[in-house]
Amino acid sequence: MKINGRHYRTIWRAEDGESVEIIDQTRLPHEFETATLRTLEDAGRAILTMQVRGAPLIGATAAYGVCLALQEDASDEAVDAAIAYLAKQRPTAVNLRWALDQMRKAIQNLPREERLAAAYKRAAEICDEDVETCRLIGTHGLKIIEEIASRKAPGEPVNILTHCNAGWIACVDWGTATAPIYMAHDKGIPVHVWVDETRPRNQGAALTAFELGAHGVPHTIIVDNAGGHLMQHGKVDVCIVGTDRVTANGDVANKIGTYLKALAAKDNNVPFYVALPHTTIDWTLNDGRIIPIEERPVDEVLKMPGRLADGTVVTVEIAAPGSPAGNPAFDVTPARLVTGLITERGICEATSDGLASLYSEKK
Ligand SMILES: CSC[C@@H](O)[C@@H](O)C(=O)COP(=O)(O)O
Repeated sequence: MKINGRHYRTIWRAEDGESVEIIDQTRLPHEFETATLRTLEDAGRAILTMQVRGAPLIGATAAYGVCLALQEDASDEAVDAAIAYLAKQRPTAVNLRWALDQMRKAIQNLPREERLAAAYKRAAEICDEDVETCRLIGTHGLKIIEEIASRKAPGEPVNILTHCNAGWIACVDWGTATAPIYMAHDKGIPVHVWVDETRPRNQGAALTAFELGAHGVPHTIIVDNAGGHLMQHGKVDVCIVGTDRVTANGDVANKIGTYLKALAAKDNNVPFYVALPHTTIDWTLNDGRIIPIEERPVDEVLKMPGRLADGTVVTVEIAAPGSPAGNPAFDVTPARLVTGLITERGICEATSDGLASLYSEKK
């Protein structure tokens, strides 16, 4: 997608052919900066500190992290250690495990001297595949928006609520939940997005609003607790969110607070869709309650970064001094609250049969 007229992906191999460039998401929305990853540890730190975040992008970064590790040492032992190190950086997004499995398969039977080139090739393919997958999610999800638009008066916008950031900066390009929105907007369908701020890290206010704004999509940032009220008053036509892991029975792990939005949507007959690539499906689990939920540092709850009037970016304390805090980063929305899953192969019910209808090879 474009920033100031220039097309960017969120991650790419640097011109030196060795290091990897990312958009540093910890600097957004106040500064648009790229950062260079030169070592395995750089890649691990970028994932842990959320310089890169969002399930597909975590996977893509881990893939390049394996390449960076191979530059140092292409032995079996080093590959195993690098994969184990990267896998533990964030536990909920299953795309991380998927990408590392792909990298292992791409190099494990090769002689050491061929591994680095094969790894860079597979990492680049993972990125390209993610772009195409998200584009296809967009084409399928677009039909939902078009159908709602067809029931509206001319010029009246389709109001979409989203949570967290499942946009292009959470993927390699396009995004999952945002891809149908960008396509609808580009087609001239009036859309308006309610952007949940998404405490504690404010991915909605900082990232989703940033990228929608950069693309000219009308949007409004709301506090996390406003969604239910807006739904009660008929101001939300559809919810579309992303996900970090969908179990084989259709349960959905996503950013903390997603579950409450799904409950409010159910109570108000607002359709609640989840957009995802196949890399987010965990075929090994049949119950969302056993998905590992990341606990993040409590400082994310107790402090907040922001920009002062003079442009300086600072972090301030916002809580009663000395009070303890908790920070579960994800929750699980049971499949029964999900209207449908929007995938690169089409839209299906959030059930085992629904997923099997699209991915029969996984049966
Ligand atoms: C297309 S990304 C989907 C999810 O990864 C996204 O909704 C989300 O919850 C991201 O969480 P984050 O903790 O910011 O990595």
